Amino acid sequence: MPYRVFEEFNIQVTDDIKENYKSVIEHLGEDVSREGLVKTPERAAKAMQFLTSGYDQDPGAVLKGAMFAEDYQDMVIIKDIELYSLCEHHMLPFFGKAHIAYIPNGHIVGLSKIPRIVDIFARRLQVQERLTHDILECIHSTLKPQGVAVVIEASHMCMMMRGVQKQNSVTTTSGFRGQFEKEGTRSEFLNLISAKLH
Ligand SMILES: Nc1nc2c(ncn2[C@@H]2O[C@H](COP(=O)(O)OP(=O)(O)OP(=O)(O)O)[C@@H](O)[C@H]2O)c(=O)[nH]1
Ligand SMILES: [Zn+2]
Repeated sequence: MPYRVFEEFNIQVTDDIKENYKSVIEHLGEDVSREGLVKTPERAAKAMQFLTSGYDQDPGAVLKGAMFAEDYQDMVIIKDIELYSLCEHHMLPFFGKAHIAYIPNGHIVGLSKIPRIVDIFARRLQVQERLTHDILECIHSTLKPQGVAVVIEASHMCMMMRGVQKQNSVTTTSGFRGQFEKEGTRSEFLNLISAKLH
């Protein structure tokens, strides 16, 4: 199945994760049987399964499911796609925006499929660099466009709430293939994602 609405949880997996969360909460010095916490291990188990639900979804199939033959040879940009992921080092959220462009090569793709694949790759344990490349390579290999560009700007909770505790730093990662490796095309894309047109 290329993607799904996350409604059904595997009972055995949920139960196993729940038992582990009970132990984590107890180790943190809390009483897992008090009213506010009694359902927390199960809620947390379900939340984590949702936040990592990208593993069993096929991003290539999502794109392939909505490719349409079209003779449009110019840049298509979808910018300000919000994303939420989990850093694989601390399992804390990082979040921000993705800006994605491609230049079609005989086929366009259904617009919603681009944010869908962002979510599929983001809902895994990630680093921002790999997330950027996963999206780039998926579009490059599936749609085979004349070029593809991905920019991600994100804030990492592991650098904000703990550790170095920097509240305002933003990490930018980018990847370019095909036509976007040329200075002119890349500049046009970067100018358009920086512009305030609305
Ligand atoms: N490159 C990269 N690093 C990340 C990302 N998310 C978290 N990190 C970093 O992963 C690193 C893990 O470093 P460690 O020294 O093993 O972990 P730590 O002792 O918790 O490090 P501090 O966060 O500096 O306290 C940290 O520097 C994090 O900032 C990411 O998406 N990309
Ligand atoms: Zn981290």
